[in-house]
Amino acid sequence: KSLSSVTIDSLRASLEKQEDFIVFSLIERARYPYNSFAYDPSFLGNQNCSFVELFVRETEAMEARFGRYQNPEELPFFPDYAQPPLAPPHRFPNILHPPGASVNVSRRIWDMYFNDLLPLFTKKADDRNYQQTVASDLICLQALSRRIHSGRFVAEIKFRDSPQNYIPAIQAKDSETLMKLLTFTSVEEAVVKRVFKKAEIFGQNVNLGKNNVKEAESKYKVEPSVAAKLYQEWVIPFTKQVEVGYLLRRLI
Ligand SMILES: O=C(O)C(=O)C[C@]1(C(=O)O)C=C[C@@H](O)C=C1
Repeated sequence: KSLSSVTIDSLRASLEKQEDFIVFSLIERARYPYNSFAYDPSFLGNQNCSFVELFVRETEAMEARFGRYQNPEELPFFPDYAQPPLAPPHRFPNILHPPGASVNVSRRIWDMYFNDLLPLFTKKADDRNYQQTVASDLICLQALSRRIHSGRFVAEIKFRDSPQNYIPAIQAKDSETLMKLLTFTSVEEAVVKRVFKKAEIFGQNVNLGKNNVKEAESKYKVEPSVAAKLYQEWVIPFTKQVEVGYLLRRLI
């Protein structure tokens, strides 16, 4: 990928593809109940760290050794535990302005996912299947983080397409004006509608004839309204926050 091949349209196409993966990741996580012990910091005894946190920390440390975070699209949730890579990095295109590349809302994504989102689409129960539970949590978290931090690339391209529009607000550190400049309401509405439809289509329970119908089963594996709410209330607003944060660092 050369620099000039990245456009606002190619970035929007990439965000659209990521929706599929995010919806499928939620569907996968919804196979397990909430499983609250996986999130209880006292569950592992004196580790003072939840099962999920330890799993994410150790998985990230291992993946860091294999170069996952050499890719500017990937950010770890626990950078302090990252290990130096074993092999020289693949040459990823240098698109981001370095001070902006460090904009990071991982902590907010983590809190939103566990406190707000997970209770909306999992059954309040416990099946003790904690490994598969936290492994599918990590897939959701990584997919959300990649999507939301894509805001850095979107902001860079918006800036390059019309620096004259952004420079005065950046110099004035005027986040509100930056937020207005980078907002496209009709695009956001289309994203939310599309995600709702994807959850409807990808997550529909399929029944073959009368004998197969389970009365108690809902129609969808993840309620389409939950997928839409995820985007409307968190994914898009966090992406925009990343865009503003990036732009504020664009002239450093
Ligand atoms: O497509 C863009 O222009 C983006 O910045 C991405 C995005 C989104 O998160 O989907 C965010 C802000 C815009 O208002 C529209 C959509």
